[in-house]
Amino acid sequence: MLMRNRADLPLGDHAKAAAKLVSLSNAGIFRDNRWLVRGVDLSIARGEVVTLIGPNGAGKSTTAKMAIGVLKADEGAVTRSRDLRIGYVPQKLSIDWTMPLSVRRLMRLTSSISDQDTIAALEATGIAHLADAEVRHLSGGEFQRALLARALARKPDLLVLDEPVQGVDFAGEAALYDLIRKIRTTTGCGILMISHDLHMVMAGTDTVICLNGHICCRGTPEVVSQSSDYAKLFGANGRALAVYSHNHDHTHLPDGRVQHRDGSITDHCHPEDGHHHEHHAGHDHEHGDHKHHHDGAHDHHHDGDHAHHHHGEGKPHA
Ligand SMILES: Nc1ncnc2c1ncn2[C@@H]1O[C@H](COP(=O)(O)OP(=O)(O)OP(=O)(O)O)[C@@H](O)[C@H]1O
Repeated sequence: MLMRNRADLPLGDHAKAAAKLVSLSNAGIFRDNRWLVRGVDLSIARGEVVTLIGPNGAGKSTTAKMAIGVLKADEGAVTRSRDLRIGYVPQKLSIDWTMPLSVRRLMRLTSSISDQDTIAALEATGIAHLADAEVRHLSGGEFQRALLARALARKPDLLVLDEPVQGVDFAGEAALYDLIRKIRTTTGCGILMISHDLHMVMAGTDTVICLNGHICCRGTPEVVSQSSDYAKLFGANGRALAVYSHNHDHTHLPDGRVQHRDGSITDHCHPEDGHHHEHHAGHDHEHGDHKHHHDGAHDHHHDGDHAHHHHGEGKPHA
């Protein structure tokens, strides 16, 4: 269990790490006798949008938490640029819904933000008129905008958005992704985003990383969208087929060994498994030959009726 810090990095890596807001190199989190995620190599530069996609339990939130330092990597290295300001929209928020809470107060729950910055952030996300509204009365889209405003008010260098469109309908989703793109352009911040919906994140993402306990494949949206697997799913029908599933050719067993499709078990993955364990931060490989299957058979719907995706009756998960 080795956690390197900046000072331990080999000389060449210093320059690379410095150009990046955050870099993860072969990073992993070990809990309850298993690796939740392992061998993660990724980095985000200013103005860059990196999107993590993958099935439930793939380790997307865990990876995001590692990137921002909420979780400390048990293996590998995580480096963040000096004085990095992070704005975080978590997947879940602990709020006592029995207490009245205005949007204005939500903005300041965890950090002291001036009234001016509060209003500016609410204006940027289009909900300044809701500053004194009750959070529990907000629509799904308004609530996500309030969370985004809360993150923006910190004037972040890096914005980490864990499923920023949860509980939002289709039109609202498109508008939110537009807003996120606009934020990237106007502020120049880097964005690490988690999404279930490959189709919706396409246009605004520089790199898509598919995670399932490890990095399965990655590439530009162009590379991914031109793949035959992507065409099969999204093809002519676009959003109607925005269902994501991923056929993995191997499974990571709780003890760290790998079970392959033919049933064989090995200590490590095969080179052709689509792994990137051998790569290190700063390598922005684009893989056009990824094994990425969308067949709708194991549907991973993005329709908002997932219990934990649901804003529900004004009560995002407490
Ligand atoms: N603190 C923890 N201790 C033990 N296991 C954990 C912990 N946090 C998360 N897990 C487990 O790690 C795995 C990855 O969780 P994570 O929340 O990162 O997945 P995810 O890809 O974000 O999933 P989802 O799409 O469902 O939000 C899950 O199996 C989860 O149950």
